[in-house]
Amino acid sequence: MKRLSVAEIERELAGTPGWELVEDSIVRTVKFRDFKEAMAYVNRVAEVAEELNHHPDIEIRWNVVVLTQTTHAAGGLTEHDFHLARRLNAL
Ligand SMILES: C[C@H](O)[C@H](O)[C@H]1CNC2=NC(N)=NC(=O)C2=N1
Repeated sequence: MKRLSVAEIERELAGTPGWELVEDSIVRTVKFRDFKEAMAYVNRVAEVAEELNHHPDIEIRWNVVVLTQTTHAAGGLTEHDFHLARRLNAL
């Protein structure tokens, strides 16, 4: 899949609340009560990522989870990233 243009990224971002553009990725930070809840969320993220065969970079800092999404194969953002982000927003 081809990389999105800047205009396309702006349009996709507008329809994907909670995510911000950071260089060639979109990033979402989610905070939980504790580590156990953060890990439960990460496992649900993993299920969706496997289903779509598209995988975020996941950083876990005790009760904070940072998801960084880009398409490694394309070297930047594609439709796949925003599709995954919106599925994750529905969790
Ligand atoms: C073969 C398989 O489609 C690739 O390895 C997938 C798996 N998940 C992926 N996830 C992400 N974020 N980028 C990729 O390029 C990617 N490639």
